[in-house]
Amino acid sequence: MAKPVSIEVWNPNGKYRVISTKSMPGTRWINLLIQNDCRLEICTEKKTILSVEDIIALIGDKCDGVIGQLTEDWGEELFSALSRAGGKAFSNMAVGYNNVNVDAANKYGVAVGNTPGVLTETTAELAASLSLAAARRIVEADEFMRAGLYDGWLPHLFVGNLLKGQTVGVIGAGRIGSAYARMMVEGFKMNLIYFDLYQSTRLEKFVTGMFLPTYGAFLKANGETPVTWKRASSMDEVLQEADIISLHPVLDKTTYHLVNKERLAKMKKEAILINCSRGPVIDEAALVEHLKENPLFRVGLDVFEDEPYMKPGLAELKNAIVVPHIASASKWTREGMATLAALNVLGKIKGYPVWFDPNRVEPFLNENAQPPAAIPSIVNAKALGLPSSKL
Ligand SMILES: NC(=O)c1ccc[n+]([C@@H]2O[C@H](COP(=O)([O-])OP(=O)(O)OC[C@H]3O[C@@H](n4cnc5c(N)ncnc54)[C@H](O)[C@@H]3O)[C@@H](O)[C@H]2O)c1
Ligand SMILES: O=C(O)[C@H](O)CO
Repeated sequence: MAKPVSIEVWNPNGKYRVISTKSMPGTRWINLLIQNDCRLEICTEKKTILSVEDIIALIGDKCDGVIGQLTEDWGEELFSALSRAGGKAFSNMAVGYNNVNVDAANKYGVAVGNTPGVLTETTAELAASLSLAAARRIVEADEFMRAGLYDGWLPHLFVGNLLKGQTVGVIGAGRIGSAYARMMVEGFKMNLIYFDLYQSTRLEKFVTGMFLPTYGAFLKANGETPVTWKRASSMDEVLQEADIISLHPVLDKTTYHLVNKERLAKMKKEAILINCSRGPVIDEAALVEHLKENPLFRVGLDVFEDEPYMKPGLAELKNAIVVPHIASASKWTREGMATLAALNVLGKIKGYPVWFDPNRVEPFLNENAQPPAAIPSIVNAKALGLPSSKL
């Protein structure tokens, strides 16, 4: 018998029972659910990561939909429990869904939602922050100040890397990778090289059409060197040429340990590596060894291979900056993620069609208007044969 799990209940007489495994920022998501006849139960357990058993206890005998978190293991057991309870809707409060076994969801006919777009700029800004912090050794310098070690300006004190004129490499130039690339090119006049399995028209449109010709002319007129860009034909080309490399692919079989010992060895000795995607994209044990052997190589990590843990040795290294998976943590974004996750579940319960473009979810985020009668983003819509909304 599973232990009962503590909950907070909203709109107890609502027709549809919806569970949120965590409290989420903002109140719009709560209001949208209760205004649409949902009884909302929010798990208030103190522990951060719920087990499969905890979530089965939350689902109970009747449950129409669940909003879950990327820390949870959504596989066969949970989807069969949800299906037994009559539920056909699940949404991660995240764009990444590597914690979800989509085949198992398909088997039980459960729609799987995610939250694209609303976190693109916020996540790219954190990658840019880590890039600057690593290049200019901000965390080390902060620790030095607080330790009372500063006794006057010195020519060699915390000398780092200048970004202007260097090359930024982006691996995985989707929504977030492209936004980060734009920030680094536009903001710091860096040259760009990117690698993705597909041509990133989103990024190329920006650099070729809207930005670089006029910006290049402007720089030239001011006696500066115009920035350049290219799509690499292999990931190794990026590793060899770039001074800063930021990882933004999805985590799947093709990207597990994408950056390993051999690939680290291909990077410049003074390169900077940023990871705001998923921890297992880097072989973290190999990274620790590389950082030890190459003190001028620096990393900025938001995600870790065995979250919430770090591989032994990482925490002691001065050339590593580590933050606890906060890349999407701006108020606007987290409230928007909660809204999209709730609307994914609500829309499926209501039988709405799936929104025509998961890259354009703004209409769902307008607080002054009713959201469209559509489901913002369902990753297995095709497999389940769900109808799509037209504009
Ligand atoms: N740290 C955080 O808090 C945080 C926040 C948001 C997203 N993320 C992670 O970032 C990922 C990307 O999000 P997005 O919205 O930009 O997704 P996206 O789908 O727009 O972009 C992912 C890109 O990765 C590319 N890709 C896939 N396999 C590849 C490979 N083997 N080599 C090179 N490129 C490859 C895809 O073609 C795509 O362009 C998410 O899946 C999530 O895991 C993390
Ligand atoms: O995939 C995601 O959305 C993040 O990791 C959480 O913001």
